[in-house]
Amino acid sequence: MPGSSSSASYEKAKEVMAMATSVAASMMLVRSLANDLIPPEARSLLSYCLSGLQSRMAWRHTIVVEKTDGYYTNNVFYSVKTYLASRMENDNATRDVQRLRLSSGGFGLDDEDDPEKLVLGMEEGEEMIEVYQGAEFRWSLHSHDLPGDSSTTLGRGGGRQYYELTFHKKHKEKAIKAYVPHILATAKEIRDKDRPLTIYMNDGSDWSPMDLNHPSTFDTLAMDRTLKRSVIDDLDKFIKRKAYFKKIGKAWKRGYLLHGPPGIGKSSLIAAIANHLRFDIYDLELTGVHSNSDLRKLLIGMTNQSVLVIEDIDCTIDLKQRDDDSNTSSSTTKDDNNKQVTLSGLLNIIDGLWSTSGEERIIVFTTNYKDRLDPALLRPGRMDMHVHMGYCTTEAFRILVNNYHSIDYHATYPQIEALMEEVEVTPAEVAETLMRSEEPDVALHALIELLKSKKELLAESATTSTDQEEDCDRAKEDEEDSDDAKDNSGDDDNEAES
Ligand SMILES: Nc1ncnc2c1ncn2[C@@H]1O[C@H](COP(=O)(O)OP(=O)(O)OP(=O)(O)O)[C@@H](O)[C@H]1O
Repeated sequence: MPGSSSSASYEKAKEVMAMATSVAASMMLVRSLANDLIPPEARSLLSYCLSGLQSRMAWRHTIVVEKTDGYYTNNVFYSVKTYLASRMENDNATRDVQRLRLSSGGFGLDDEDDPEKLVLGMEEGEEMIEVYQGAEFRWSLHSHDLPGDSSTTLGRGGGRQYYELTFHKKHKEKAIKAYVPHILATAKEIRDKDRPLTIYMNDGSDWSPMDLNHPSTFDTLAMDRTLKRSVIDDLDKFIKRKAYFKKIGKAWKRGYLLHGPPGIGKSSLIAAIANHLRFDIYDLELTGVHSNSDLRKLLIGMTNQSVLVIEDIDCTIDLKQRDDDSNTSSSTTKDDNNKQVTLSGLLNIIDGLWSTSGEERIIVFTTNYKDRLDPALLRPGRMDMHVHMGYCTTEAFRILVNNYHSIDYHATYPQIEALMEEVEVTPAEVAETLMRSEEPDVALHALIELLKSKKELLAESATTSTDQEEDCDRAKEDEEDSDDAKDNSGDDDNEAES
């Protein structure tokens, strides 16, 4: 009814007017009370503080990082989350933060990445301060509710989450050009460290990927301590020298030649290198590559930050083809492409196109027989480091026992170490024997038996070879006697002839 609705509006307006009048009256009362009760000095201090706060706020700049960007996930939000979580674990940054969140999940875009992993996070309303390059940056987490928004489920408690990064206006350039890139790079580094590595194997001219779950690390690798240190130092130095390689005009790659008998841990060292650098492995089986052009395609298809492995290089490629190749160097490109893969083809691609098309590449060749390799492979500058891995030393043996039985010493050590001085045993043989029992005592006695049997075999073969040498000497003597006899009879003949 129109009459009743206009009277209701009139009543409402009256109510609002009454409320406004009472608020104005209260404010006048508060002001006159403040004037009466607060001394003038305190009043001016208060007003100074309020104006200071106001001007300080004016100097503040804020960057907002929302969890979603329209309908899309905002990756930057997750990078910030990863970065702040790492700061909370490592730094004093959380000293003044009273409430933290603890949740499961990895650092990826999906919170459920790894349910085993515990991640610290910020609680809404808390503030974390970080000083970067002398500038203070304040982080806080908020959420705002957007009723009816389909993305509300993404936020905690039904809101859209966002981080606020606040800093002094004068640090704006530093924030955008240095601090934010630093956060993104650190978050990427953390994620890379967390992600499973991949091993690629060649299938025709393509790579097939598989998760690399090789547990070998430099800690578990049984190897001479000094040699191990020099390999680690060399890798670490290589990784830090991007600018250096650019300056000297060389491709940012490094070559290692691992040589030594089978079972001494060449594959374990490769896995340790990949785990140390967090690089993927490309395991190139050359017998499966049918032409130099397929090889080129495979090598160009590799990603940066990877290790190219060519095992048993002496067996998988016909090294002599290098000479044949140089003889037919005038052949056309078509001929080249159709030809079987050759060592020169491999070296040309590695030194040429492949070098310039990627960065942070490690190449590892392995061989059981270094002396069989083409000098082209051994030439300085091609394989930067030659790593000779020998039979198991007492030092390597102790590392293996520690790996498999978590002990540093056992009463059998003197006997085992004395035997190891006399016979050659590979780390693979030692590892296999140590795994036979979970009881260190049983496993170590099994190792003594293995070493003793090797010693007996050695003695037997020494006796056999002495016998053979004696037989050989005797046969030689007999031969010489019969030659002498023949010569004498010849003289007789010659004499007869003459
Ligand atoms: N130096 C080592 N440190 C730790 N474990 C080792 C070592 N050498 C061998 N092993 C153990 O022996 C197994 C075989 O070793 P690995 O495959 O690394 O030897 P390899 O030298 O690459 O042999 P091959 O030349 O036959 O490929 C490994 O899985 C590992 O368990």
